[in-house]
Amino acid sequence: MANGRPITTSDIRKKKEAGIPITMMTAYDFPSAKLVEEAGVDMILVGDSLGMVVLGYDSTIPVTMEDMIHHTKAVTRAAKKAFVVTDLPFLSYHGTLEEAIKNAGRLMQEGSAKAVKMEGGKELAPLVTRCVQAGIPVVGHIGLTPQSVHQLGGYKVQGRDLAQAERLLEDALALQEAGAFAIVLECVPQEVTGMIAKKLEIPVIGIGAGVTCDGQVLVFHDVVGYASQITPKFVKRYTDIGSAIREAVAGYVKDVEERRFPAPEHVFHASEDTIKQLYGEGVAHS
Ligand SMILES: Nc1nc(=O)c2c([nH]1)NC[C@@H]1CN(c3ccc(C(=O)N[C@@H](CCC(=O)O)C(=O)O)cc3)CN21
Ligand SMILES: CC(C)C(=O)C(=O)O
Ligand SMILES: [Mg+2]
Repeated sequence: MANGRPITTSDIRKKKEAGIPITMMTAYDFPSAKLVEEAGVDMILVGDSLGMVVLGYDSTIPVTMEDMIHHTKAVTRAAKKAFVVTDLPFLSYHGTLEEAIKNAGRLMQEGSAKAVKMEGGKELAPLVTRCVQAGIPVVGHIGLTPQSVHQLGGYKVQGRDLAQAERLLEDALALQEAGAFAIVLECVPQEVTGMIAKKLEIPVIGIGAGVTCDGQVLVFHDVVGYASQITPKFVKRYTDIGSAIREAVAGYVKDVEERRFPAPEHVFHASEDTIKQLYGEGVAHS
């Protein structure tokens, strides 16, 4: 990995060539982006999963461009080295090409993202090409595409049969041909992932797609156990920060109720003179 300097698309491509796994994780705010970067991830994804994870919606469909820009700004203020990718939200890239390019550009100009991610296959090829022509690096996203949850009938594994697997490969190749520099492959059988990653020159970053790809991405809140509403089967939780937070806050509540907080070291004092004037000579104060 690049030491000190910011990670670039060519660093990411080189990792695939060298057979070194690419690490990606979501972050949606300043402190988590700082921690995720300090932990050494190559890429931070400001995912539209933020709608479910930090805004409490039950899908990613309500997420707006304004939401994505707001959170991307917070993340890019913290991330000095990790390569920040932001999701284009639902319907922000399905009108005219001009409208889609404008939205992708806003994530970069206003949010300072270094690339955009979009859900879909070969039908996006013209848009990917236009973005790349305009200097906007693009990450594709195929397999389980959560913005289509109501069309897919739930958050289900994709590409189980041969026809579906071949369709995924066609989509991946079309995105690569159009100029995408990487692809996220979500919730796909590992054997299908391996076939696609082998046929593509660009990195394939998997989530619920097994080990046979060039990198992995997970949702930060799932990894640290921070009150995530849903925990897909493919998640590995490394700590239970939710319990640590609940215990800490319960300790505060108890301390306040039992008058143990604030303690003397948390208290400011007025000067003796001011105290005399406030309370009068000889009047006890506390
Ligand atoms: N917290 C969180 N983590 C995520 O990874 C995530 C989100 N939210 N929100 C947006 C999408 C939705 N995702 C999901 C959600 C659920 C499953 C899930 O439960 N899948 C079933 C598989 C069902 C089948 O066999 O087809 C599972 O058991 O894992 C998968 C991906 C991934 N994304
Ligand atoms: C789960 C990843 C790939 C994503 O798209 C998101 O976090 O929105
Ligand atoms: Mg997303």
